[in-house]
Amino acid sequence: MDMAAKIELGSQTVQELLGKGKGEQVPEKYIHKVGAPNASSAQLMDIPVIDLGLLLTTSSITAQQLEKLRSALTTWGCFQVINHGMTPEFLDEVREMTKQFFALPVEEKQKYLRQVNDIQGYGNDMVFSEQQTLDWSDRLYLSVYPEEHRKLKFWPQNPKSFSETLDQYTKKLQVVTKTVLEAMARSLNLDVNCFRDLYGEQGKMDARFNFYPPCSRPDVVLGVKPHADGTIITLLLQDKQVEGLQFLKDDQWFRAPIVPEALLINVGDQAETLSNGIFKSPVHRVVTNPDKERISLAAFCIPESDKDIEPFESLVNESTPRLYKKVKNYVGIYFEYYQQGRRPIEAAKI
Ligand SMILES: O=C(O)CCC(=O)C(=O)O
Ligand SMILES: [Fe+2]
Repeated sequence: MDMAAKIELGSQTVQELLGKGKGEQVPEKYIHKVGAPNASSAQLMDIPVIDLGLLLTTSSITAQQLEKLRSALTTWGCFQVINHGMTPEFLDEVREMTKQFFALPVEEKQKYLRQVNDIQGYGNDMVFSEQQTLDWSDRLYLSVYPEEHRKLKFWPQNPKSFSETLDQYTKKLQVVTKTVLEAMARSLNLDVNCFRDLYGEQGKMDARFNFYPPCSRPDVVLGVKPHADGTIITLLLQDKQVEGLQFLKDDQWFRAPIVPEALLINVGDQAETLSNGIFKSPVHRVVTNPDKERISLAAFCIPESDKDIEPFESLVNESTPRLYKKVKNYVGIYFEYYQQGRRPIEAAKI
């Protein structure tokens, strides 16, 4: 890859921009000239809420739940999960600390500022080209697993309980991830460990805290532009009050419903590849809101970069030919394509 293309251009956070009183006149670089959001017409999507406890046993109820899961992942590429081992109060605590962090004064947050060309830390969208339309969101990106990837200098000291709560939350998510990956395998009648073995015992998990300030031009500005995740799966904690996330299906945008006690889980490109296209890695985006701020916390589960990602043998036969090549270090490929405005999964398609 051309090294020059990798050099990132600096830019300020959306909160800084608003702090300077420039919020009313949204700068050009945030404005989508093609594919304007047109958010108001989106309908609510109809995705199931699945009880995680029921995915684990071998009863007929479980068979029903696995079918619900398979059907959701082949159509929408996502579902919501309850009974995940965390109380609604604990999820509120995670949401609250996210809000508290972004509410800190700019100088305080800047202690955690990410460096140019590093993903970890506090800041804005990574900016790679003058042409890039910027997302109306600020972020804090932290690698959590494996533990040796943690760069603790970016973990906020304020609010005080931040690190401990994040640690507890992601420990629970590792258990949820394992169960979901097993259920995905079972729903396709595959060996129960096949997705899990690729993710590994101590698979990589990155946390991205997203903050979306109100925006005076929701008609032309997006919180996150359309993309699919480069993960195996992503576990998302949504804002409890404010909607914003939308999924693309049959060329139409649909609103993700808020279920306060649930996590929203979506398939990423690596699970689409492994399942030979049976599971869909959905294209999604976040729209902006004129009055209200919104937060979310995405946990990205990513197989180790040395793992070969290719369709499982047993899903390839004469009637269902192989649709994807073998790829390694998909996340590396991901950014290269993303910068060019292309869907990274095209790199894996035969
Ligand atoms: O904020 C959201 O609801 C989703 C964010 C998202 O898609 C991401 O961080 O990849
Ligand atoms: Fe995403």
